[in-house]
Amino acid sequence: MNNVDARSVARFVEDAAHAAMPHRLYTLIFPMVWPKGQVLLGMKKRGFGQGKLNGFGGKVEPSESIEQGAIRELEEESGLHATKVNKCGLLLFYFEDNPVAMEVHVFMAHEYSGEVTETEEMRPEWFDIDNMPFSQMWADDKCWWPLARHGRSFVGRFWFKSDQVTITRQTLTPVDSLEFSRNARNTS
Ligand SMILES: COc1nc(N)nc2c1ncn2[C@H]1C[C@H](O)[C@@H](COP(=O)(O)OP(=O)(O)OP(=O)(O)O)O1
Repeated sequence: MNNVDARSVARFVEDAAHAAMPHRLYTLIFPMVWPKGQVLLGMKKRGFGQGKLNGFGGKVEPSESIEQGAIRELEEESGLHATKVNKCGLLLFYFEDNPVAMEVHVFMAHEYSGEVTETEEMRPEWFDIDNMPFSQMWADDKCWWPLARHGRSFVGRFWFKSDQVTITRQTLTPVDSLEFSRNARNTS
């Protein structure tokens, strides 16, 4: 699947949802500074992914769109209010000991207001987009970040062992567009 259209991306999600297991919706958003080439990551201080550097994000609430969820999570976790975001990725994560897959919608925030602030959940820090701290990030990040960094859109699936480190299988595909309609809701 290369340079696939929006309908193929929708099918990618629906196939996975039907064939595999229930999905829960999440967001993941990365504030960027151009032309300086920096990205804001946060050290997760508690909960899922504790001790890892990541973008900002979390579960999408039933009352909000995925984009609204991304903007809300960014503000809650970093103090920044995004005024312009672009969706760049759709990632499905499967963990061998979890019957519910994670469907993670990835965004870049190019314009925002507010002050970067440490919160109860995240300790934010700016990094060079070409010198990412992959050893402190989720193992999938080094696979798709080069696409995101160059402004490419992508869809991918990663199967993790229960150690949350070892990837046993993966797919990753650059796509032309991620604009597609979606009716799915969180399963819990
Ligand atoms: C498995 O690989 C992952 N890689 C990356 N880069 N990010 C991931 C991976 N798995 C999950 N994530 C992201 C998706 C979300 O942004 C967070 C997890 O959200 P969280 O559990 O923190 O959701 P909240 O709603 O904030 O949780 P609370 O119940 O603690 O409020 O990690």
